[in-house]
Amino acid sequence: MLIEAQDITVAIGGRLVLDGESVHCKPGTITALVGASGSGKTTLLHSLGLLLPVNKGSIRINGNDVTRYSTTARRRFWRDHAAFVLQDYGIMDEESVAFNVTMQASIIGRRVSGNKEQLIQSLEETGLTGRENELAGHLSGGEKQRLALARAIYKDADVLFVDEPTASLDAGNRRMVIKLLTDFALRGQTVIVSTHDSEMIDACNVLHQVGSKARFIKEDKEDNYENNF
Ligand SMILES: Nc1ncnc2c1ncn2[C@@H]1O[C@H](COP(=O)(O)OP(=O)(O)OP(=O)(O)O)[C@@H](O)[C@H]1O
Repeated sequence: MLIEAQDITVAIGGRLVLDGESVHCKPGTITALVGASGSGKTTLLHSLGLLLPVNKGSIRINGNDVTRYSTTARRRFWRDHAAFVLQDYGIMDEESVAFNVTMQASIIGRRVSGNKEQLIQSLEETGLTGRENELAGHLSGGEKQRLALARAIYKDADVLFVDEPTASLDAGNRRMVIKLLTDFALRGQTVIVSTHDSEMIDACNVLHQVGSKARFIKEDKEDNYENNF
């Protein structure tokens, strides 16, 4: 799924937070939104995910202008195509790990509720096998992050929006999360992350510098970036 923002401007509480951002996020790639703290990475991520309205400019999904989508149409996009791993992870602490993985898909009724095979696979990929009956509230921060990703794997969404996926994770968890996101992209899914972690940035295909109109396309996994702005 191709997600494109063209020259978008977002003002919050009368303050200009994004000023003319343009970014193209392609299927099979990880796009990193990078920049200093407060530059607007999270705001841009939310705008691309249709969680936040833009004041000017346009957002296109597979070429269709969705900037003025109705609430119903946005809900349909979230339900049918998107997965979000945002900063609080959206985990229900009083429910089990398994419930948390399957709840979104079950509630929306997109997948057959209780798809055991997919649950087993998503737990395996995130290193949570055997933990399915534990209360999610008992998981550590890194484990909750992985649980949120397990939910995204279970949902098998076309596009994944992830806010600071590796922030405050230890080296082992960070590596696992980066691998999971790389696997999403390898499966042809569109992955968009906001990050300031150099290891995460290394694994991304496109870097978008929020606030500077700069965009870098990584030609390979070495240090060479083609400056493309
Ligand atoms: N709901 C809001 N109300 C008021 N100001 C907001 C709101 N959301 C974002 N902002 C402001 O917009 C600016 C950009 O915030 P944003 O969270 O997008 O930055 P960021 O680059 O993700 O920062 P960080 O790296 O610190 O997470 C900040 O100055 C922030 O205070």
